[in-house]
This record gives sequence, structure tokens and C-alpha cells, in this order.
Amino acid sequence: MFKILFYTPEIPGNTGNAIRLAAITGAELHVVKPLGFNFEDAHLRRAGLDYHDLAVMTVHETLEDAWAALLPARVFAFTTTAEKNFADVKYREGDVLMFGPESVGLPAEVQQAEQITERVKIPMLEGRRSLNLANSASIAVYEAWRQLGFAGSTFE
Ligand SMILES: C[S@@+](CC[C@H](N)C(=O)[O-])C[C@H]1O[C@@H](n2cnc3c(N)ncnc32)[C@H](O)[C@@H]1O
Repeated sequence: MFKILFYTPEIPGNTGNAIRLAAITGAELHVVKPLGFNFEDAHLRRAGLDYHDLAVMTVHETLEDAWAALLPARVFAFTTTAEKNFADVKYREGDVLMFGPESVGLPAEVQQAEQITERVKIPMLEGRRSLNLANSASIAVYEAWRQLGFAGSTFE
């Protein structure tokens, strides 16, 4: 399945939603510190509901630790500044879908890192700033999973 990579997320409810997304789809969730919350946060637990035990989640101390655990793999950096439509990628099993923190998005140096295969954008109307982090991850995982015929799901 796919790997969701949240770089330094700040808002607990978004990571809680991603935990639920991971449990529902089988995608792994990888989270890079520092985090803007702790895992006991009520908002995170509420958003993740009772799915925490069903999700595979790893917390990495640094981005280097995350690369060591995830690579080799293709890494797609989701950013509002990309030119390429995320839906034009032909996703493969094991791809990493990477997202930035809520306030500032992925820093330029991370977007330009050698580990990044391609920067991609989810379409928006002209003049709109960005989607919510958890919504972005859901859209990305479901498009990638759709391309794989929803492998492993009840509709396979
Ligand atoms: C709330 S957004 C960050 C907003 C930040 N001000 C920016 O412009 O990047 C959090 C994350 O969601 C993802 N995201 C939101 N909208 C997106 C879009 N239209 N295309 C690709 N990624 C998006 C990105 O990974 C982003 O770092």
C-alpha cells in the first residue's frame, strides 16, 4: 500500500483524521517531529475515533530518520506551488505521499531535497490558497488507491 508522510504536523485533529484514513485504507502513516501536539490530545483521539489500533503509524524524530525507513521509494511532495496535477501521476504500490505542516506547507529546502521524486498539486479554483491537510491526504490516497483498483478493499 501507500505511505502517507506528514512533515511536522501542527493540528491534532488532522493527524487524528489521517490515523483513521490509514486504518480504513491500509496506507501506513509516517509522522516527522516536531509535532504541534501529543498523542494523548483529545482532538487527535476524537478524530481518530477507535481506529488507532487498526492503523500502522510510525513517528520519526527527524526527516533523515523517515528517509532511512521509507527509501528506496518514489516520494511525491504535495504542495500548492507545484505545476503538475497529482492525478496525472501513475501511482505504484509503496509510493510515499508527503504533506507539509498546516501553517506554512512544505519548506522549500524539503521540496527540493534529492529524495523528492516529483512535486504535485491537487487542483483548486483560481485564487484559493489551499485545502486542509487531512483532506489533501484523503484525496491523494484515494486517487492513488483508485488507480490500483482499490486493491484489498470490499470492491476489489
Ligand atoms: C493547509 S496546507 C498548507 C498551507 C500553506 N499555507 C501552503 O500554502 O502550503 C497543508 C498541506 O496540505 C497540502 N495541500 C493543501 N492544499 C493542497 C493542494 N491544492 N495541492 C497539493 N497539496 C495541498 C500540502 O501538503 C500542504 O503542505
